[in-house]
This record gives sequence, structure tokens and C-alpha cells, in this order.
Amino acid sequence: MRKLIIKLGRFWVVLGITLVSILLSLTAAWVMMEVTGVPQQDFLPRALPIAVIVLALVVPLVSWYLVGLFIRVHSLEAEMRQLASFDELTGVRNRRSFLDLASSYFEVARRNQQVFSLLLLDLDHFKFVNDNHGHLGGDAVLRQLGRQFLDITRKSDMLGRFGGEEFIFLLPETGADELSHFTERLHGVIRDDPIDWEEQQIHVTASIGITVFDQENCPESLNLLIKQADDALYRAKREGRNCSCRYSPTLAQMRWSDEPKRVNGETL
Ligand SMILES: Nc1nc2c(ncn2[C@@H]2O[C@H](COP(=O)(O)OP(=O)(O)OP(=O)(O)O)[C@@H](O)[C@H]2O)c(=O)[nH]1
Repeated sequence: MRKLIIKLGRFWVVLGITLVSILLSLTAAWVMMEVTGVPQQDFLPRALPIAVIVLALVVPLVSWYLVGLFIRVHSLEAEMRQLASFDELTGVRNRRSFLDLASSYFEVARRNQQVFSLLLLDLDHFKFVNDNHGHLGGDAVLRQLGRQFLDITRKSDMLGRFGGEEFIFLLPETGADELSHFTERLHGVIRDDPIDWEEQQIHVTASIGITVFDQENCPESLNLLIKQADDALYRAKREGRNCSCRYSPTLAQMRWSDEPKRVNGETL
């Protein structure tokens, strides 16, 4: 039925329903006239009220079905949109959807010279989590962290799952000064809230690579900016993990303005 409606299009479906309803009502009226033996000249005046009554029954029934169909299609559409844009496991945006959103933002921010930050967060030694607690245990970690990251970000922030155990954040209008507080919170959430899994607690840590888009650092594309964050992340891993590193454009190539920040230690 649904396929037929889609194939015919709205106009022909509505026309078809109207004609069929009128036909049905007149047929019903005619049958009743026959049964009760009403003479032919009285058909129209007597049939009309009956036809109207039948129409009043048919139209609500058909509308009920069609409205139900519309609501179902609408909710399926919303479900599909959710599946297409969001990662099922963590509830954050998937990579493609994040990049679409971030690319649009990047162009606007670049044109208007707005400051913003990009962070890549990668869980440390996640392979061990899977090895020790099973893949489902690993999934539970990713699920809980996704929820917590969503909780601590603002509505205007963008958050996505960039890879297996890698998350990406874009924080509009956030410069280096405000970042320290945010990365502290990120490390804190990961460190202080172990994941309960099968009567055990799973402890994880993360390394974070950061880059700030501002007057001193304005690469031409989002990809270049992500590359900077990735380089910073690589550095954080090399520095022993469980810390944040920030990319510095003022120093040549891959050098760094700050010592990497240790969690529970120095500041960024
Ligand atoms: N449970 C689970 N594991 C995943 C998922 N996606 C990726 N992984 C696992 O994440 C692990 C990533 O391992 P590696 O890339 O070696 O990195 P790592 O062990 O975190 O080590 P470092 O990043 O160097 O600290 C692999 O074991 C993947 O199987 C997922 O959706 N669920």
C-alpha cells in the first residue's frame, strides 16, 4: 500500500480516495434504496443523506490510516537521520557528520577571524581494556564516556567520534586561556569516574592533542588544523600519555610552546 501511494503521488492518491469514497457512498445508498424498495424518482433526495453518512464514516477511517502512515514515516525519517549522523554506541556525532558541521563552522570562523579550539582525545592503551574486559567491556567504556563528554560540553560545542577510541571536539570562541579548564574537566571525568562493568571497575586515561585557531595560527583548511591536533596528540602519547599537548605555530615545524601538561601536575 505504501509503495503504491508513493508511486502514484499525492494528487492522484487524494483524487482516487475522493472518487472511491463518493462511489462507495452512492453504491451504499443505492443498495439501501433497493432493499427498502424506494421508487427511482425518490432516489437522489433519499440517497444523498445516506451517501453523506457513509462518506462521514469512510473519510475518518481513511484519514486515520493516512495520518498513522505519515506519523510512522516521519518517525522513521528522524530515526534514519539520527543513524546517519550519530554514532550508535557513544551517542556523539559520527566522523562524517562532525566534519560536515565543523567544515561549515571553519569557513565562517576563518572569514570572521574568530578564535576556536580543536581537540583530539585518544584513550590510552585501549587495546588492554578490550583484552582484559572483553570487547563489550570496551564498548561500555566508550558508551559512558560519550555520555559524559556530551554532559560537559556546551550546546554550541561540536563533538564527534573520530575513530575507534578517538573523540574530536571543536569549541567555538574558546581560546588558549579557557582551554586549560576544559581539558582539566575532560581528564577529571575520565580519571574520576571508572566504568562499572560486570562487578569490576574499568579505569582509563586519555591523551589529548590541542590546537587553537587564532590570529597566530590560521591554516587554510580544517584538515590542516586536524593534522595539527593529531601531531599534538602524537606528542602527548610520546610524553607518556594521560596528558594534554598543545600545538604551537610560532615554533618551527613540530616544536612546542609548552611542556606537555601532566594530569595532577603542571598546568597547560
Ligand atoms: N570495544 C571496542 N574497542 C574498539 C572499538 N573501536 C576500536 N577499538 C579498539 O581500540 C583499540 C585501539 O588500539 P590501538 O590503536 O593499538 O591503541 P591503544 O591500545 O589505545 O594504545 P595507544 O593509543 O597507543 O595508547 C583496538 O584494540 C581496537 O580494537 C569499539 O568500537 N569498541
